Amino acid sequence: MTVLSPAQNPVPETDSPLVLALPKGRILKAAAPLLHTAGIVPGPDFNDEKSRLLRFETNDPGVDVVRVRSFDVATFVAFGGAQIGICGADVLMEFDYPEIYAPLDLGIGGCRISIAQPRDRSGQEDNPNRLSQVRVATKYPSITRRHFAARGINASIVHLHGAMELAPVLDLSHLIVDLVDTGSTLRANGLEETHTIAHITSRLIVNRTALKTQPERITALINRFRTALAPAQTRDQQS
Ligand SMILES: Nc1ncnc2c1ncn2[C@@H]1O[C@H](COP(=O)(O)OP(=O)(O)OP(=O)(O)O)[C@@H](O)[C@H]1O
Ligand SMILES: O=P(O)(O)OC[C@H]1O[C@H](OP(=O)(O)OP(=O)(O)O)[C@H](O)[C@@H]1O
Repeated sequence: MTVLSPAQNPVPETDSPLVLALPKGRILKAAAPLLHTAGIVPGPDFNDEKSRLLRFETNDPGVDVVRVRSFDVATFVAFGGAQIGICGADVLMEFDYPEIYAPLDLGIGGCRISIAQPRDRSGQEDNPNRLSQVRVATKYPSITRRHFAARGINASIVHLHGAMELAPVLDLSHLIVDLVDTGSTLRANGLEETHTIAHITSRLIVNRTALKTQPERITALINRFRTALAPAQTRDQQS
């Protein structure tokens, strides 16, 4: 199997609408007011849950939106299929695509990526903090490997796509690396957070090649988001 890298993909056309990749799920809900303030209004099908369409025109003939899985936003932008997107910093850290430039922190989707372990392990002999080799369940294999390798620990990864909190309870792993916000999912499943790897928010991201080939159009779109953010950031600074 050949896995293509973004650098092998053709340079995008310059006369077609820009494609903005939006993640399904919680970030899309949080981003909706921002999109509205930035003057991007997708067509009526966008909010129709029964619609099978994935690409939508907007009120701006120069911008279409596509709705993809949150993990795939970075890949669509890195390959240049979408020139701009909205994506969690967790996803950017995981893929670490050199083709992506992230000019704006949108201040939404706040959470942290953390290590957690069963609450009752801290005083035990199999306390994962004392092991030189740990098994870690996560949907972030690269972040996890990098984190432990930097500390001289060889982490074996159990790659899951959800319900990570079950893994230590059912003996798939010693630890998990996952997103934590309120901590209620950890608590409900008998786990405790032992280390924060990074604080996460969502970012506006752009394809670097597209920014070079279409600087006016892309910079104008980035500036619409920057302006849309300005009142919220001014409010935050005043409170
Ligand atoms: N509990 C949370 N609180 C705040 N932000 C979160 C939380 N969980 C995830 N996020 C942010 O939202 C992004 C998308 O998470 P979400 O749970 O909507 O999708 P997902 O379950 O990862 O995606 P998919 O359904 O495609 O697998 C994450 O990449 C992260 O940046
Ligand atoms: O600290 P909390 O506020 O409890 O939030 C953390 C939970 O949120 C995310 O899961 P999500 O709800 O997205 O479900 P999924 O990833 O398992 O689909 C994350 O994977 C945690 O399970």
